[in-house]
Amino acid sequence: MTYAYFGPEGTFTHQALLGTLTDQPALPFASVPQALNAVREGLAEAALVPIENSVEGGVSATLDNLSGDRPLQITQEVLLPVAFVLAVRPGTELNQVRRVLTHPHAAAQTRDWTDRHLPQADVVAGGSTAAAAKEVARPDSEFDAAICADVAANLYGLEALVSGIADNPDAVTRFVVVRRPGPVPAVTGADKTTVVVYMHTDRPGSLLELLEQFASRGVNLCRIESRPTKTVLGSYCFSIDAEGHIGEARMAEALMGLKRSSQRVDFLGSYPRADQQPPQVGRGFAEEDFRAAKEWITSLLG
Ligand SMILES: O=C(O)C(=O)Cc1ccccc1
Repeated sequence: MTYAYFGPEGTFTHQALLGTLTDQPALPFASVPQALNAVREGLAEAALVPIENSVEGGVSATLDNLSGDRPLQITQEVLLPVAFVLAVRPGTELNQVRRVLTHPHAAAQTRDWTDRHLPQADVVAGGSTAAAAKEVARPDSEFDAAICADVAANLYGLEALVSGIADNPDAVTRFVVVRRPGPVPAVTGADKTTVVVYMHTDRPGSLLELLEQFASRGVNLCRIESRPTKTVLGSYCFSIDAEGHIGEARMAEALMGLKRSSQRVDFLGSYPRADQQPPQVGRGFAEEDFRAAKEWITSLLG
């Protein structure tokens, strides 16, 4: 299996890939859309990209690119605890750091630390944390430091001047494996389903109606965020992760309800949860309950 990933070498995405999915060479891409397009165009069978982290929330570049007219399918998720270092060219001291380069999510997750310890510095958002390290390693770089993984600092010949600079030491990033649409992975009993829902906007209560589709089938949501549809100002869709698998009756019925009540639903996949945590299935929502209810209707019809 050839993987594309959000690179270059040394990104957190690369670490997540090597740690859990493959030890074979993989194809780095400088942006999330490029990694996803590599799968669409058949350069790679799968891509690994960040989708969410516990501090900053959703990764817009991923959420926005996954829905739309060139669909891809999520088949797996990977969780990675992230730790940041301030990486400099050897010999640079903290009081010499004026310009810092990093990925926007890394900047957001170290903001308290940089405000406190580098009040004189500008933190500039760039491509990825590893691309930032690579840039800082150039002797004539206009940047003095990168915020990246210690792996990236070592890889590009930088010195980790300060380690453990995350504002929240327990931060975790979630990555997804994305493939061209195909068979949905089997039900494991501890799965997640991701959809993007475009509601009818011409009536009050459409968001409530969306939520009711899940609530009335006992399906718990683990992420919901609105994203602009990029058509006109004020037009939004909802990107949703829900607990369960499209192969389970409660989820299938919730998705059918969404399909009936909304303008459009993009199914982005059902896949095993990385934490293997099974959902709490309330009374009346188990597979057996749906089967028994269906049999009852069939028997009434005679
Ligand atoms: O830039 C990287 O290294 C990435 O893989 C994206 C990212 C950035 C910050 C935290 C987790 C992932």
